[in-house]
Amino acid sequence: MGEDFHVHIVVYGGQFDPAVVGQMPPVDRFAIIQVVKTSLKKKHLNYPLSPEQFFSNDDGNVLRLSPRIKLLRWIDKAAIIETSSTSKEQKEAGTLCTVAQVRESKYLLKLLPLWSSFIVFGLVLSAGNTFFPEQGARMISQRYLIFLLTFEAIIRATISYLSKKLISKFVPETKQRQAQVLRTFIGTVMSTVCCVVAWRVEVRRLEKRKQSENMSMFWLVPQFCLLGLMEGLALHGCDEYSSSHFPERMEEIMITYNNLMWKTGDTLFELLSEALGLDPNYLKDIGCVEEMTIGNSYYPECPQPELSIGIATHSDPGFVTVLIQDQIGGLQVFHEDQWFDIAPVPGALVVNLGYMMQASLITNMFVFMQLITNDKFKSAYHRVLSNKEGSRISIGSFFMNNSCSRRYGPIKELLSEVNPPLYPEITLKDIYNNQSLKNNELSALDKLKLASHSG
Ligand SMILES: O=C(O)CCC(=O)C(=O)O
Ligand SMILES: [Fe+2]
Repeated sequence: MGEDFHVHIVVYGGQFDPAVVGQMPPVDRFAIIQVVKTSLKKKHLNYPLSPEQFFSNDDGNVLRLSPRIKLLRWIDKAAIIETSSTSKEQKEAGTLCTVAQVRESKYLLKLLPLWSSFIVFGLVLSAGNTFFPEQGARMISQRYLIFLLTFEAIIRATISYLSKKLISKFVPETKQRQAQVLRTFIGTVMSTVCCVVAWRVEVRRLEKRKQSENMSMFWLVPQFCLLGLMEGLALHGCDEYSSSHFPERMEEIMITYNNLMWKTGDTLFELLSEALGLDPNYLKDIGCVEEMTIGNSYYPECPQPELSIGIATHSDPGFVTVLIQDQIGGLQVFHEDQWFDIAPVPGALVVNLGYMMQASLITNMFVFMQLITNDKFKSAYHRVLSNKEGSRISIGSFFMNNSCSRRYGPIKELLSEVNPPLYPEITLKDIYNNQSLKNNELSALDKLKLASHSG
């Protein structure tokens, strides 16, 4: 096992069995009410130090109450087992929720602000397509309505094109997602303004009608302008957001896949610990399996692959990446000055040891596998080539630890007189301040090596 890991990447045969989906407990969508009620009742409790004080913690000693949002932390208290009675009694009395229920509820609550703004946006959008033209048809010079609709379509297309272009041209790549979210947000705010303007115009139209007067259709220009603006800014973002958060049929499979990846991570880190001659729980205990992010990559078919790249040479953030890829191929690993294809094997997962960092929207996250194993495990440089055979999809599960102040250095048990530490102890913050690591330079880890070993 140890030997395999020196070859940078191993193929780990773990079948993803769709039948498992059927065995998963169904997600209780109404648990959120119970969870909020219970956590309000338990607001006075102190936050426990040990994961065992949480009910039905699905993974023993590792507590998974993500998403970790400070504002929602009080909700975690719904799963605290009180000492006054048994957990069974508390469950029956409806004063105890499971960790899984709390986690689900937090994910839903996190979406609420966006959902509510999408509802306003959706309503204004449908009113804009149905009610606004109806309004125009009841006003003077309604024959010009077609021009107003064309005007709105031009604004929508122009704003959509310009805002996308401006973001891709002037916003640094690492901030582009944030800029897209901001653009969508401004669009949803516009929809509220549009709603107010349309309401005022309609009130005025009805008042005039009472006095048997009619209004000119040109009163509708502001609301059509706003409609075009809000659609141009937010339609794309809302679509993208919805497709990544809402599809029901994908919900179950994603949860199952997520759970399978946690289990794979547990097994993997046990095996890696054993391969290092350590206690099977060693790597788990130092926080290697505390956080996992799933990232999907889509590589469109490219007519001239030799002129483009899929993903440039890099090494992954975090400790380990578990990757599932389709049958198209294109992933390559750098080993002994050569690029090797990692050919897709049906039903197999690719396990990649990480050590670098990557900019992400929320934070920069990275901890070193190579560093903590004192070079026993080498992280792998890899890239993905474009291809003209067809589009390719891969799903990566990145195991990492986001704690900024936690110190990581070579594992003491691996050190001896003949195997002295090659790296200093560092924190995430130190890594963040190191420019070459930030740039993901090929020799970046060498620069960290202690003076006696460099050069
Ligand atoms: O798509 C792949 O096969 C690899 C993706 C990858 O390297 C990454 O997301 O870090
Ligand atoms: Fe990667």
